[in-house]
Amino acid sequence: MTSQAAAPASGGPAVRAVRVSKVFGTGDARVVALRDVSLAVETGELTAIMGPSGSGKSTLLHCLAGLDEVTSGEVWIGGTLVTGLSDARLTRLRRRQVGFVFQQFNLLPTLTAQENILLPLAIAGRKPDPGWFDEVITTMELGDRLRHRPAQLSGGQQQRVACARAILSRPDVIFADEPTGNLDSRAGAEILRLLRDAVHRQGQTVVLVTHDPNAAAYADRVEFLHDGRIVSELLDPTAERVLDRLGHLDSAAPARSPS
Ligand SMILES: Nc1ncnc2c1ncn2[C@@H]1O[C@H](COP(=O)(O)OP(=O)(O)OP(=O)(O)O)[C@@H](O)[C@H]1O
Repeated sequence: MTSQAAAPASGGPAVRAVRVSKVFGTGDARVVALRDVSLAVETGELTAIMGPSGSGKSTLLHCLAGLDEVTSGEVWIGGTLVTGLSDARLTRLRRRQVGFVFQQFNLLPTLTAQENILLPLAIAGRKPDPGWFDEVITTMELGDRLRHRPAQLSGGQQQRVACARAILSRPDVIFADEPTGNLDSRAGAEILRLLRDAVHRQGQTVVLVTHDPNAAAYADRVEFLHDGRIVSELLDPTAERVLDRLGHLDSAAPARSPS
């Protein structure tokens, strides 16, 4: 495998996993978290990853985002083969091409909302395009909160700051790991609506890990994991269809091969 391997044509998927496996530990502690997973995350779509607890959702997200090394297989972000990149190139890739939204918001408490939003660009030595900054702030409905520190903001507002921070650099893809996990249902729905707007109005690509069928219903497509494999896909989901599909995952899963 070399970094000269054929890159996907432009306009192709924003992220690809090609036969990705991930094994943690050895001997008695060996856990196969991902088994031969192939997946294309379409550009300009909101893709949700669902599955039972322990099915490999967070591991897949971490591998796709270059936060965790795969044991075998390849991960591509845009035209870049992530697998095998040096730490320095991985850091650069994460800064330039990837945005993150986590359950725990991950804002710096001593910085204002605006400073938090601008921090990744500042670290990368880049200045925001003022028009785009205004558009992101308007989309995330943060115009009157920019001078507040995280402790002065509600959970939903803090997560909107985290979303604005992720969107501002126009990354190839935003990875959101249970972004509504710490929010009440109204604030959670607001975040999902805003993320979906960023996808459909601004062409942002988002990968969302969730265990909530109501959250997955905001997606354009849902990929279902079971025991480390992608076993099913649903387009234009509704919460009812997601719930129904989750209930049938056991029967959809292929027979487990020895690990
Ligand atoms: N760092 C690690 N070391 C060892 N095993 C791990 C590690 N991370 C995850 N695993 C194991 O890999 C499997 C998949 O875990 P993962 O966290 O990806 O599942 P998940 O679907 O995100 O679960 P949940 O919905 O409960 O968060 C599990 O069996 C888990 O115990």
